[in-house]
Amino acid sequence: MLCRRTARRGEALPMTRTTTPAPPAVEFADASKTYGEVRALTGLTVSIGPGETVALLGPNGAGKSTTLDLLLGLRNPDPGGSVRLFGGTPRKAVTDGRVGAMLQSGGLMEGVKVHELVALACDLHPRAHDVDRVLAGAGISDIADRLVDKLSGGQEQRVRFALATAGANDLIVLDEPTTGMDVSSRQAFWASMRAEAARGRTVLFATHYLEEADEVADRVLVLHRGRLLADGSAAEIKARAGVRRISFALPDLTSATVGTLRGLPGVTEATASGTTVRLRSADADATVHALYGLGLYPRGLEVTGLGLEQAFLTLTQQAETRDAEDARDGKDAREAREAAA
Ligand SMILES: Nc1ncnc2c1ncn2[C@@H]1O[C@H](COP(=O)(O)OP(=O)(O)OP(=O)(O)O)[C@@H](O)[C@H]1O
Repeated sequence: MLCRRTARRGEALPMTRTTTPAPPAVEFADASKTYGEVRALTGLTVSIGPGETVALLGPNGAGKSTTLDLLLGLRNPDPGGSVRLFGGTPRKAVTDGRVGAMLQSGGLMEGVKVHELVALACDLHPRAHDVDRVLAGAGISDIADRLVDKLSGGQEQRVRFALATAGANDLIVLDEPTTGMDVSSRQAFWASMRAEAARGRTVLFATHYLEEADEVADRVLVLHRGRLLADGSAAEIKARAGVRRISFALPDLTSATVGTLRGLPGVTEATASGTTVRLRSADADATVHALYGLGLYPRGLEVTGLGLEQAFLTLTQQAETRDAEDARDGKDAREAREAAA
């Protein structure tokens, strides 16, 4: 990278070249998508840099596939919004062979063998890899002679992965790629994906398996009802959900005590089993402070963060609650809340 440095008095600065920064791999600017009455995506603005591995999370119907369709140029955003890949249109990036995609829908060509189909994808790619390398990378060398229509669901997914990595794509887009794969296939799949990312590829994948997002992604985008709810590392998303688990033992635990604990500041849930108490709190510091203020003597107190799955559920439930309140209180209340935020 070229850096500028300030000249000392009387000293000539060395000649510096100015470089134009590379455009983002993916850039959504106020992109929305409406299907008739259904608003599938609302004002998505997000930029993904080259080399990032990004997970797209969201409950069913959140707009993940729509986002990927816009990204691949399979659909156009509503007027006023735009989607750019590497500074150009999605169509250009796709025809230049810069994008590989593995989508949920679409059957594989029937009546051909695995290696024939992969060889065809390589033939069509402007920057193709060697067929054997692609087969090996997808872990399907051993089924290369099988007919594509005689494969198991997990094997079909691997073939789709091979088609998405048939050439030197700069961006790999995966829609729920490991659906139907067994545990070891999943591990092998993510190992090959990590290898692609290590070569500087940008990887964007939609998934329902939150542990995959946690383990694989540098960055997580959470969509909910077509809106971007959170954007950050898995650790940031967990912290943003704000809720923590507090657990401890109370030797003389009664149901009345559990009722009292439920009323402590920040507590959203209190359960007891034997002498062990488990709380969930949106403000763990205030809860613990108040707990000691009750004159109780909790033993073995532990405060832990949520896993990504719980954080995701908390964030989406919070959004559901806000949506319900907005529906009840009207548009003005929403605008006032957004202005306050
Ligand atoms: N072609 C279409 N016509 C009408 N509505 C559509 C169409 N495609 C998607 N939708 C609607 O748009 C919304 C977003 O759908 P989308 O498939 O993008 O969500 P998703 O997050 O991928 O869901 P899932 O996790 O279930 O695959 C949903 O309400 C869906 O019913």
